[in-house]
Amino acid sequence: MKKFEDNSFMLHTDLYQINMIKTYYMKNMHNTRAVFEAYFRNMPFTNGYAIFAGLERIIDYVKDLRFTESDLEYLKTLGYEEAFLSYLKGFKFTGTIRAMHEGEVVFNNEPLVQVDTTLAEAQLMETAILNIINYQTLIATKASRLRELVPNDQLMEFGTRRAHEFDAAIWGARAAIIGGFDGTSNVRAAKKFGITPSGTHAHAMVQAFGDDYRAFKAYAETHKECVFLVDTFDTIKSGIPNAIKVADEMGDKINFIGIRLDSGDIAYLSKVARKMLDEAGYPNAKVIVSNDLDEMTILSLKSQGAKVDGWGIGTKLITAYDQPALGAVYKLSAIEVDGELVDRMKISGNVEKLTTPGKKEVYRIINNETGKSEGDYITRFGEEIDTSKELFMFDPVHTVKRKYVKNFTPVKKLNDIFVDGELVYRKRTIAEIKQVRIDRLEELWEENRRLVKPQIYPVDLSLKLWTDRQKLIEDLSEREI
Ligand SMILES: Nc1ncnc2c1ncn2[C@@H]1O[C@H](COP(=O)(O)OP(=O)(O)OP(=O)(O)O)[C@@H](O)[C@H]1O
Ligand SMILES: O=P(O)(O)OC[C@H]1O[C@H](OP(=O)(O)OP(=O)(O)O)[C@H](O)[C@@H]1O
Ligand SMILES: O=C(O)c1cccnc1
Repeated sequence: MKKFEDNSFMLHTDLYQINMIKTYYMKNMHNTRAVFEAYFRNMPFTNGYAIFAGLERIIDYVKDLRFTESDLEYLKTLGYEEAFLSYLKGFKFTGTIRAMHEGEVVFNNEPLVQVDTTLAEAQLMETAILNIINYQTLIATKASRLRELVPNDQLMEFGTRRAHEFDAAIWGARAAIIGGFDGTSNVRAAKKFGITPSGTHAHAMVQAFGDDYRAFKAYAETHKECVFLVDTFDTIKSGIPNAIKVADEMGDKINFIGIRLDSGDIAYLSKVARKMLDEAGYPNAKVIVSNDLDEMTILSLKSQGAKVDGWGIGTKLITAYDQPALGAVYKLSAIEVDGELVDRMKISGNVEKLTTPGKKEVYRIINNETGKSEGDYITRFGEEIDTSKELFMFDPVHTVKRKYVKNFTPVKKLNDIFVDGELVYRKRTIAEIKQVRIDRLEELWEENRRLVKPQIYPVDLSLKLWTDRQKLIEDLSEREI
């Protein structure tokens, strides 16, 4: 079999997308305008909010949306015809993409990314867009849950060795930082994204030297910043005393940042370590812990009064262990028919899977008095919100749950990323993205942010959108009978 150069992401899509594009092309529908929206249906980890991540990679993907010679050559071997291949040769992104900022606080059933372009272009991109946001948003959300638990402690991402291969490690590290982590152990991710690399040392080094003292001393003689891993042999009898001994001997020659515990009863050992470090005159030395940590373990350790200053978290974060998929979908919401954009909706037996038709706008309704959000409010694209009147907000499923909001500011959440094929968005720095998360979370009530059984945040439809949706459901149901 011929080997092809892997030099683009164009074929990072499902075969059925290319097959549909071929049908659109051959039936002359490929240039029909279509609107697709990506959203997820259920809150990950039953959290009260999610943190959007993935836009940076979507931008890079869309900028390079061109089939290479090797892509086309390969497609030819699959049997695609010359005419179709020559159409693909000129393929590029020509439309509009609107999306949330990375770091934005987002909710289920609202568009996170909206693609308004030709049917063929929008169809091809589905797989890659979902591949990107499903993972990155999940990890950023998990990281944010961990950050909320320990607002003032050091949080380090240690997951690379357990991640689902290279890409997951790299983009997962970035998503963890977006979600509020301070650093990553992955040096390539740090280099690539300008984030802080951080780390200690492993048991292997202590084993290599044969005892704690010799290992710590050697490390201290070769590094300024020192965290000693104290649990290789006996944490209390050897690890901590030898860390202190080396710190005493080295004095100002090193910066004794602290110790790391990676096994045993973390609550107990951290308290003992704290006491020993304090008594030895190192009240600022930090106790860093790791070992299969997740939200529940940290919550438990906190409730046991564990004396921990820093947390290294790997497996459970980078693999989103307790919920490995966000389940975001990308659905056609409108298509051009006879020159007009017409609503499209997917009806299925499962009420949960009903889509909301039409090209939409997402607003966050900020109460001017409290500065807090009253909920998200999804309208039809171009629908005006009259701020001089009270806004009627109601739950689209349990419609009796309703309220009137006055003195509010509607804040648009979808930003222009590409317009008419051109990138118009300034990519944000990691620092800016981290700040987006902090600022947007401030607008939520504590009740929406708590880790366990948070209050459900309202994501409502405007009366117009809700009514149009009901009407379309009725029309489609009648048609099916
Ligand atoms: N006081 C504690 N309360 C709740 N969970 C704890 C406490 N101390 C440790 N843990 C957690 O319990 C688990 C212990 O796992 P495990 O038994 O595999 O570790 P270990 O035997 O201490 O060390 P190793 O990883 O070397 O086998 C880890 O997930 C750790 O985070
Ligand atoms: O536990 P995680 O959250 O995934 O954090 C990363 C783990 O990786 C390292 O251990 P290593 O891979 O050497 O194996 P170990 O857990 O058996 O010590 C480190 O000591 C942590 O325990
Ligand atoms: O720096 C560390 O301590 C580290 C890095 C990766 C995995 N476990 C620990």
